[in-house]
Amino acid sequence: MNTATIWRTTLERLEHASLDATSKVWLQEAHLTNISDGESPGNSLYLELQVPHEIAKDVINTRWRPTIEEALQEVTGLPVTLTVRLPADERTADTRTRGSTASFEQPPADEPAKKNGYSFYTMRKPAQQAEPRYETPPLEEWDNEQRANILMHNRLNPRYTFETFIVGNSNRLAHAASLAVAEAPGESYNPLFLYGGVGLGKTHLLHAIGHQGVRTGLAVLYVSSEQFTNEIINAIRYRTTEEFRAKYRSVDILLVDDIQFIAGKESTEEEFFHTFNSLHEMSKQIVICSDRPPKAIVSLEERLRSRFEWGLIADIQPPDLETRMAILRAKAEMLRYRVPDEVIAYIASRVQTNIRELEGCLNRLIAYQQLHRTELTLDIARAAMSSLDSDQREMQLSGQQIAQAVAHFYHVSFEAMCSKQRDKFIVKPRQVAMYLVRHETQTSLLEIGQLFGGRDHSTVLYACEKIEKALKNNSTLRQEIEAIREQLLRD
Ligand SMILES: Nc1ncnc2c1ncn2[C@@H]1O[C@H](COP(=O)(O)OP(=O)(O)OP(=O)(O)O)[C@@H](O)[C@H]1O
Repeated sequence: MNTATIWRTTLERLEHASLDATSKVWLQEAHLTNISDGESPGNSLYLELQVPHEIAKDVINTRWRPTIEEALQEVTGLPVTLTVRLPADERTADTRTRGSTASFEQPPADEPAKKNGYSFYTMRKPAQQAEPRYETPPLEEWDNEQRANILMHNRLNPRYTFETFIVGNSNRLAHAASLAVAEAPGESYNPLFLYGGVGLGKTHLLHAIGHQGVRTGLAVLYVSSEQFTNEIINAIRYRTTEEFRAKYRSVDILLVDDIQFIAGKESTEEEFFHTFNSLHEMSKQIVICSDRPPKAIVSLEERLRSRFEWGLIADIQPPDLETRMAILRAKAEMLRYRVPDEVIAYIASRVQTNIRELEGCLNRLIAYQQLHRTELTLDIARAAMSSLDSDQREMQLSGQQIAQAVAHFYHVSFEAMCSKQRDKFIVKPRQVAMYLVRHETQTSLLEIGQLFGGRDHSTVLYACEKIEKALKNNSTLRQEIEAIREQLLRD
């Protein structure tokens, strides 16, 4: 089987895969052009797919490569490693990997290069100068809006816009700052760093900025730090770091969610640092979200932390009752569901810290009411919520679990927290853990003291009071405790 046949058969298979129509068209125009012997271990095949232009490369590389590799594997019966390339990439890629230029040529019909029974186009030294076979327009020449749409590739949730975001005291600053950067990206606050507890609207605001950017024809890229990390790993693995960099450095607005997860991942931090610098130098907008302020992201490199603090840091606090009610009303309206005011007030008074949970309660209530085919009254709401409460009671946390979570958060051991050590970096986690156990469980002061290495109940009381007092004016501590709580709920 030659590469043309393999590719034709693979395309037939891909017809039934969940690829979008545009990508399928690009794949029809693509060529499977090369295998380089000895580059891949064992029996695996090392193939290159030449795609028509930069955008196709970007999308196929980031979204569809594993699917295509799988299909190729089914067709060839061998594990496949695929590199997606532009025809114009040949020279740079080859220089990078082999230190010499080469072009892809079809071998004469009588001497096909063979590997495991397959014949492929082979790598040849160029006779003279290797000219790119066909020109592709540079990224900048692409129509911006088209580029933006493709780059974000359905990653923005259409529901998360400024229009659907309810503003209250708890999120006013974050909302105003987001609006300002959406209206004048790169000009007002750069970077904008949004932080707050789980389910308080950080992602919603990021997407809202993204939508506005796309509307004004800018290239917007939204990624979670997890996706960013995965892309780096893949780029290193497939030696496509230049493409990775080109992609990230060509955007007008970069939106990064949950940045706290890059802390401690050395090469991700390194790459993000350079991405940040080049975008910032070009006055491109960067917006970052986290569950805590930069200072509280333990083990984040100092140079990154200080950059995060360059622009504006805006927090989002849990919404007050009025805002919670306004959010519920808006959600009910969106679902075209009439919910009496007293029911809205009731739900809003029950769920205080997480808007996702607030929405969940409303959905649950609607489902409960439809199931029982009754009118939505306060009594029905109470009944639905009490069944929810009993679910939650079953998930009660133990003091030990809480202490472990605190130890993990502050990077100390549980044993150290139970020891006699009085160093500051142990005392704080110990006191936070005591405070949380006291507030999240029914454990008595005496029992908490025993849990932490047989301490006196007055020590526990002192720790709880100290943390309570500190929480009044120490927003970093508030965020840390909120983050630990949320982590516990997630686990
Ligand atoms: N002010 C608001 N107005 C309307 N809806 C909101 C508001 N804040 C949050 N929401 C809704 O609450 C849900 C959770 O919000 P979002 O995902 O943005 O939270 P988050 O802070 O990013 O949480 P996480 O830390 O878990 O990622 C979403 O459905 C969002 O639309």
